Amino acid sequence: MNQNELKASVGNEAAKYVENDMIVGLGSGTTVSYMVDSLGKRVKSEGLNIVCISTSNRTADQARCLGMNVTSIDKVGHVDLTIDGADEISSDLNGIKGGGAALLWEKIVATNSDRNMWIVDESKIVDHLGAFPLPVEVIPFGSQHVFDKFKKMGFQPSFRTNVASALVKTDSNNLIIDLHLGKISAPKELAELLNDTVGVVEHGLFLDVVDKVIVGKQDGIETIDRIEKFANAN
Ligand SMILES: O=C[C@H](O)[C@H](O)[C@H](O)COP(=O)(O)O
Repeated sequence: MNQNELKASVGNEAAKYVENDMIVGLGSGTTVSYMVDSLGKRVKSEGLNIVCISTSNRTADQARCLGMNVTSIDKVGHVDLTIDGADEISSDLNGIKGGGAALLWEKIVATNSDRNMWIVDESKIVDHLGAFPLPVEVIPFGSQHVFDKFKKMGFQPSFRTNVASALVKTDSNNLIIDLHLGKISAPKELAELLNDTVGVVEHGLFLDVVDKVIVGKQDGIETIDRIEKFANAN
């Protein structure tokens, strides 16, 4: 199977976890788009009754085109289950997200969700986080100073640009600075440092967030649970 087929396989698998009357968080990215397609089919064919909360304008547009009911995170009290992608997942189930610049809304939806599921192809599973550049969402005002601080700290920052070399703007009209770290040996400390940096809105380290990971592999689908969280829920 090629990478897109692996993404489609986990997208289809994840859509099966959605039940009638759920409030469902829809992640962002190419893997999630397969899940949204699959869920859209269930809504049509089974009359599945769900309310969706989107983590990006792009996913919201896709879901609405498929006839799904998408509303604002502020109109619901909680989210039952959020299904999202990831850029890297380490063996302790921490992740880097934001390769598609959706990390801020993704983290807001994730932290208001009862359960979080990530769907990835096997290339995203790593021993240590950091080979994938860590996205940091920053307010445009003063962003050069944040960039300079990151540079002094040896984080090898780069402002994210699009194919036309224009600065990428997030759905909240902020900018993305990618940190080229190579290996993140102390993710919690780094997360704290970034959280404490004025001008940083959010970063792509998602620590202790995910409850279930579905991995698409050449030899089939693997499901990894964060045991302690599921044990608590029982
Ligand atoms: O900002 C984007 C999100 O964090 C995505 O979920 C992540 O980048 C994975 O995307 P993809 O499934 O396209 O690799």
